[in-house]
Amino acid sequence: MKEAFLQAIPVLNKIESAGYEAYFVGGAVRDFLLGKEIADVDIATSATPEELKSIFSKTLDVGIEHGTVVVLFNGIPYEVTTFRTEAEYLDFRRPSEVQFIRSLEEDLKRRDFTMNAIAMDRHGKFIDPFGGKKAIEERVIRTVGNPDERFTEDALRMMRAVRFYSQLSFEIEKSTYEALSSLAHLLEKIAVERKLAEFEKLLAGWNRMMALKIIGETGLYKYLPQMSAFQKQLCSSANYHAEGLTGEEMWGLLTCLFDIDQAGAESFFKSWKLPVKKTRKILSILKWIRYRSDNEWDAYSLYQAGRESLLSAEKIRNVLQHTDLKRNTDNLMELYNTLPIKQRSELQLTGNDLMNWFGKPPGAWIKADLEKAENAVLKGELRNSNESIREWLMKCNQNLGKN
Ligand SMILES: Nc1ccn([C@@H]2O[C@H](COP(=O)(O)OP(=O)(O)OP(=O)(O)O)[C@@H](O)[C@H]2O)c(=O)n1
Repeated sequence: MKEAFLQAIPVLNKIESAGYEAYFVGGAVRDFLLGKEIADVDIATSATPEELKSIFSKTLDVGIEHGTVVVLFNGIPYEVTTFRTEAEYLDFRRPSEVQFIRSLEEDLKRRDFTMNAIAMDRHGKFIDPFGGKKAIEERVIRTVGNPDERFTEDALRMMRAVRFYSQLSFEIEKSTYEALSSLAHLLEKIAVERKLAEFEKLLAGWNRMMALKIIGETGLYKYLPQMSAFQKQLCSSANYHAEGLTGEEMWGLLTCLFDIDQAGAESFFKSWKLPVKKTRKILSILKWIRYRSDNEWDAYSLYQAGRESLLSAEKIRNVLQHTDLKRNTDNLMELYNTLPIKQRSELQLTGNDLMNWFGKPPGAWIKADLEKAENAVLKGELRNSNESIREWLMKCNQNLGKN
């Protein structure tokens, strides 16, 4: 058993000693069977939240109405959730009422996919009533029972299906896939924040370009922010190979594939509720992609873009043009590395220097002189030393006086 499980066994032992059942469940068990790294270990139990709180001295009520209590054990937080069935899903998002139950199998039955409906006890024995292990072996994403029911219970599960497809490169089983198409409209009711969380995981997956194609083919795209006009582009996204792109670069690539301008991209990211900082970063990358469609890089543009944005812009351009990333970026980095300065702070000149040298009050001239010197240094016309810059600026100003 993996370290993460071994560390948590005393938690199971404690619950069992108090007379209840407790198992590892969900993503950790799935990832363990897949031989992947395990992030968080989740526990399901027959004990109610109140019973859990009497067993453990340190607990936090994070989602007690859904039956989840965080147990702090040896400084590690564990989400422990009481076995439950959701009575009825009135709004396709949240159960109208959570019913705590004492049966593990009933709990597993209400989970989304068979690979996510496997429990493991403290001895490492699997409880797998819906063939989750087989699905993992066969590399199939299949809902537990009727897909219509599972997706109607929580429409976000449709996004989850495609994000697991992206992360795991499993097939989506036929009836599960068909339900994605027939029930896509239910996604409309889901909060953007929840869609975003799944979509970002999708964008980070190995099989992401194929996953985008599925988003297009199934009709899910119609219910994702500002995507309704881009079915064609989504369906042909599998023609592009986006290996090595970061999440931000993937968002940039998407807006390039959709051919939306800078203002359109800003509104697109806003509709997805992307954080402002991230949006700014992507917009900067897009700005340099646009620049590059009409210009070659020169010292000044390389400097202005900065290492990160210029590399990202080139990476995306390479994907769009199906060109060899390494050859292009190697040359570019060579050029970038020859820049005499990489940022303004490296320029051996400050606004205070300028005021001291020329005895003038602050004003727009300072910015102009700084830029003038910066440009000359970048072009290799001027050495980046405070003394050389002073002499050079004095001379420039004298010449200006003459004219
Ligand atoms: N809409 C959902 C969300 C979650 N689950 C169940 O709750 C478990 C935990 O969900 P979550 O932590 O959101 O996802 P993981 O499957 O753990 O995947 P990951 O850790 O990769 O996000 C899932 O495995 C699944 O059994 C579900 O049935 N329906």
